[in-house]
Amino acid sequence: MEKEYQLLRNTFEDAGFTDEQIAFLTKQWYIDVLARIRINSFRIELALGSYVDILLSAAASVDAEAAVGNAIYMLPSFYNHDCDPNVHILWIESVNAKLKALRDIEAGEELRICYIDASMDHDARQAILSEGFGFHCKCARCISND
Ligand SMILES: C[S@@+](CC[C@H](N)C(=O)[O-])C[C@H]1O[C@@H](n2cnc3c(N)ncnc32)[C@H](O)[C@@H]1O
Repeated sequence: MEKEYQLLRNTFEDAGFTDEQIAFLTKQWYIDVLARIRINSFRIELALGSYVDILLSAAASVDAEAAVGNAIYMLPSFYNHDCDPNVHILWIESVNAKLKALRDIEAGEELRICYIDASMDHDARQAILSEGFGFHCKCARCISND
């Protein structure tokens, strides 16, 4: 982290920015940006199978080796988490994020995705969401202690 921060700072300095112009570029600012990227980014894993197969199945099967990178998407990065989500984000053949409904969704119902492996028990899910994402999950499934 130290090395990358210094590299970024040097790049600004080499480009002729003054100390005053890069006063915002503190180590704390850099750590905050990295944390925001980490919490809001998606690991892109290309789904296997034909487009039709994937749309028909409840969730796409994903090839762990097919991870092609991480990205932040303007809209999906705003989706809240649910341990019993009504939509699932998947990638078919490209890095364009697609949203798949996992059940019928009422007009006006909030779309919620699952940030973690939902098959874990209540305490394990809460621990991961708290340590990895910094919040206590208040979804209906957690409230019912499932
Ligand atoms: C990627 S943001 C989602 C959008 C966010 N709600 C907003 O208004 O910008 C993730 C944050 O939303 C909140 N959040 C998402 N799902 C939640 C849940 N199931 N229970 C409690 N807080 C949740 C947490 O504060 C979490 O850090």
